[in-house]
Amino acid sequence: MGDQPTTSSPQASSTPHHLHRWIWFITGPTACGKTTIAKALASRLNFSFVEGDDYHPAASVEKMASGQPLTDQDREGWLRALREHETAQPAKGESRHLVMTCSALKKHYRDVLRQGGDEAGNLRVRFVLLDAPEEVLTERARKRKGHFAGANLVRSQMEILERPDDGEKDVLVIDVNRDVEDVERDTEMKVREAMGQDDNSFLAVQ
Ligand SMILES: Nc1ncnc2c1ncn2[C@@H]1O[C@H](COP(=O)(O)OP(=O)(O)O)[C@@H](O)[C@H]1O
Ligand SMILES: O=C(O)[C@H](O)[C@@H](O)[C@H](O)[C@H](O)COP(=O)(O)O
Repeated sequence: MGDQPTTSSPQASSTPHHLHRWIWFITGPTACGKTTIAKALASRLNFSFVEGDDYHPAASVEKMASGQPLTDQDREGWLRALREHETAQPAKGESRHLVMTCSALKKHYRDVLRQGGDEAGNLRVRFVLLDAPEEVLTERARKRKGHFAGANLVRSQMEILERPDDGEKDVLVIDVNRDVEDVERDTEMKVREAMGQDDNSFLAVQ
């Protein structure tokens, strides 16, 4: 990560460091812990937080609630809506740096999100993939209450999940098959390390 070149998201620009905006997408299949870890990370870093699930159209939510996987087409508008957050003005008093949840299961989807960074020039779009075996996710989804996504979505999401390839240096993979506190600590440490390698002034630019 850090200052190594990325094939799909170099985002090199002459923008002064203090104008950069960090966007961390917390990604992975349903029930891997995106919401839990993203909220904790945003709170620990004092960054803004956006729940990506809130931007699915109602038809997609109904589809998932009935156990049907979304298609590329279903996800197209949703990814565009999330990308708009990358360049939106932060609300008054909010950090302009952002932690956002998004399953981003395929490289192609991550590329859509990277494009926002490439176009804006001053964005540093990065990803965390929360990684756990399918049976762990199935169990977490089964136990979770009050969420539209059930355990019957896990299989299809694991099937289409594309782990980062060698060119995707902007994705941190974190093992989440351990206590939530460990995952929160490790994620914060690795994200800080990645930002520090890239721009050690980030903490001063809230
Ligand atoms: N490391 C963990 N260990 C045990 N349970 C976890 C862990 N991380 C998240 N959970 C639980 O698993 C469920 C799914 O987490 P959630 O954050 O909703 O995942 P996602 O947003 O990826 O669907 C929730 O009930 C959450 O409390
Ligand atoms: O791309 C998709 O098919 C969805 O984004 C999906 O991956 C996501 O998992 C659901 O929105 C369920 O929400 P949770 O991931 O929060 O369970």
